[in-house]
Amino acid sequence: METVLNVRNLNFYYGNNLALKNINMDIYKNNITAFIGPSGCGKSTFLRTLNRMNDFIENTKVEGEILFEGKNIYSKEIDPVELRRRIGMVFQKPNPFPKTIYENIVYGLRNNGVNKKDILDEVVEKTLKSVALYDEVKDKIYKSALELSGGQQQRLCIARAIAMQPDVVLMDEPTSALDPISTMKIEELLLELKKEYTIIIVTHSMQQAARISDQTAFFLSGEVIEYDRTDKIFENPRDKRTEDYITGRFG
Ligand SMILES: Nc1ncnc2c1ncn2[C@@H]1O[C@H](COP(=O)(O)OP(=O)(O)OP(=O)(O)O)[C@@H](O)[C@H]1O
Repeated sequence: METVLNVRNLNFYYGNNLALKNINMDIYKNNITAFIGPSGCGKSTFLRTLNRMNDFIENTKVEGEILFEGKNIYSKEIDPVELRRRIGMVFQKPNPFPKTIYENIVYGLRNNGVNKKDILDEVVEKTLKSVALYDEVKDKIYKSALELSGGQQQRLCIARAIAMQPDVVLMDEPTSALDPISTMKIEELLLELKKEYTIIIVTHSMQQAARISDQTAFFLSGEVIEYDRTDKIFENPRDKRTEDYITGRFG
């Protein structure tokens, strides 16, 4: 299977605190990869290292390498802004800008100097369709995004991420603030989107990881204990600690 990201001997520090310990992982193209593990084990920290969102946190340090298309994303020749266009992110709480639905979707494109109305119109329609939101909002795309429901807002945030035509979309517990029906819609959406994108998702729901992911990594205290095909992790884990976690014996 083709890989898009190759993590090699990654350590990550907050000040003197070693939060990620010697992570090695290959992320497969057009897969959904889930990160699971108890609170504070480093899942979000690791997710943020993959597109350098951690650059915004002071007093942190990265050791090791993360290769994207064979190039270390922490090397000087990499432009972190362009990197984040190619490796987009969706957060736990839907965070649309206080702007229209339309302007939310085209925000990144406008920042990149794309202002032609017909191009933007096309992107808006296409991305709303690909996140299965078009029929629900087509009559109000010039209204505020804040008028949408939480689940619709999160689909809009996914639309905003994919409007930039990324290769990879990172998602940090994207459904934890949503009701079960909105959660189901997002899960169905992710299964559609993985045909075009590589998706990495942090989730507290093991059921969610089991339902939608192809690969699962189990984290504990800043280490990856086990990383394998999702069916293998859930049906026949190698490590006792993985088994204890997925059977609900801790965490
Ligand atoms: N901005 C920060 N500054 C200092 N320490 C941090 C920061 N963010 C996280 N940490 C620490 O790093 C460790 C890993 O945190 P992280 O948020 O990555 O875990 P997590 O597995 O995503 O947890 P959760 O499931 O609760 O979101 C924790 O010990 C946490 O306290």
